[in-house]
Amino acid sequence: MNCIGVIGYGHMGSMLVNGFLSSGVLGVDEVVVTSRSQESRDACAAAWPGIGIARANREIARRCRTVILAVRPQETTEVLREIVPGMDGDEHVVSLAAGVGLTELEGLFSGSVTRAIPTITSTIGQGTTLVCHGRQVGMHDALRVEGLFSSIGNVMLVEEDELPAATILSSCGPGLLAAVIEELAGATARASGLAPDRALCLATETAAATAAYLRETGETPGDLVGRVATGGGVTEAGVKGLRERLPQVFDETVAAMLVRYGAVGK
Ligand SMILES: NC(=O)c1ccc[n+]([C@@H]2O[C@H](COP(=O)([O-])OP(=O)(O)OC[C@H]3O[C@@H](n4cnc5c(N)ncnc54)[C@H](O)[C@@H]3O)[C@@H](O)[C@H]2O)c1
Ligand code: PRO
Repeated sequence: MNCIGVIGYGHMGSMLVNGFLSSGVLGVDEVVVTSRSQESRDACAAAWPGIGIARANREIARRCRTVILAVRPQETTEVLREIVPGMDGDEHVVSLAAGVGLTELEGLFSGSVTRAIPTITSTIGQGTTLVCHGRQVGMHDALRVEGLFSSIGNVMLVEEDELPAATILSSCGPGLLAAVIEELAGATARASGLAPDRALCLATETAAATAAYLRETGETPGDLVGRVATGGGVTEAGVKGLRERLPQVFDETVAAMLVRYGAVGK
C-alpha cells in the first residue's frame, strides 16, 4: 500500500520508472505501473522483471499511496475522475501535467496534490524537476516526493504562478535548445562542404561544452561572448546578427508557448 503508482508509461512515465529503479531509490516491489496499451505494460514488465503491473487505473489507486499521473494534460482530469472513487482520501496524487492547475486537481481530489514537472534530460540524471505542492501536502509526503525526484536530477520548489515560465526553461528547454543546435548545424553544413552529420556532432559537443563552461566558471553568457569574439573577428559578425534578430524571435516564441500553456489541459 505504501508503493508508488505510475499511470501512463510514455516518455515521462518510463523515464521516472527507469530513473527511480536504476538509482536504487525504489525497488521493483515498491512500484506499480499501468498504461492504456498492453504493449506499454508488456514493455515495462520486460524492462523491470518483478515490477507491479496493473491492468486498470483504479487498481493503482487501490494498491498505492502515492499516485503519479503521467498521462497527457488533456487526459489528466479524466484519469483523476476515474480513480478518485476507489481512493480513501489519504493518498498523495502527483500530477506531471503542464497547464493543469492545483485548483482543478484539488477540485477533483480533496487529499494531497503536488504538481511535478520533470525534464527529459533526467534520463541521464541531469536537469531540474519543478515541484509545487498543494496546500494539503504534509511534510512527510512532500519530502518523499522531493526525494524521489532528487534521485534523477535536481529539484526546485516553485510557486504555482512561476510554473509556466519555469516549465518553458527547464522542461521545454531541451526541445528548444535541440532545435537551435539543429539549425546551427544545418545552416553551417548548407553554407559549406561540411557533412551534415559532422556538423551536428560538432554543434552538439560545442553546446554541451559551452553549458559546462558557464556552469563551472560562473561567467555570464555576455562574459563568454566577450572572450570568444575577438574584436573585428568572425564570432563578432555572427553574434551581432543574432543579437539584432533573436530578441524578437524569442519574444514571439515564449509568447506562443505561454498561450499554449494556458490551453493545453483543456
Ligand atoms: N515529455 C516531457 O518532456 C514532459 C516534461 C514535463 C512534464 N510532462 C508532462 O508529463 C505528462 C506525460 O507526458 P509524456 O510526454 O510522457 O506523454 P506520452 O504521450 O509519451 O505518454 C502518455 C502515456 O499515457 C498513456 N495513457 C493515455 N491515456 C491513458 C489513460 N486513460 N489511462 C492510462 N494511461 C493512459 C499513454 O498510452 C502513454 O503511454 C504530460 O502531462 C506532460 O505535460 C512532459
Ligand atoms: N513537455 C510538455 C509539453 O511540451 C510539458 C513540458 C515539456 O507540453
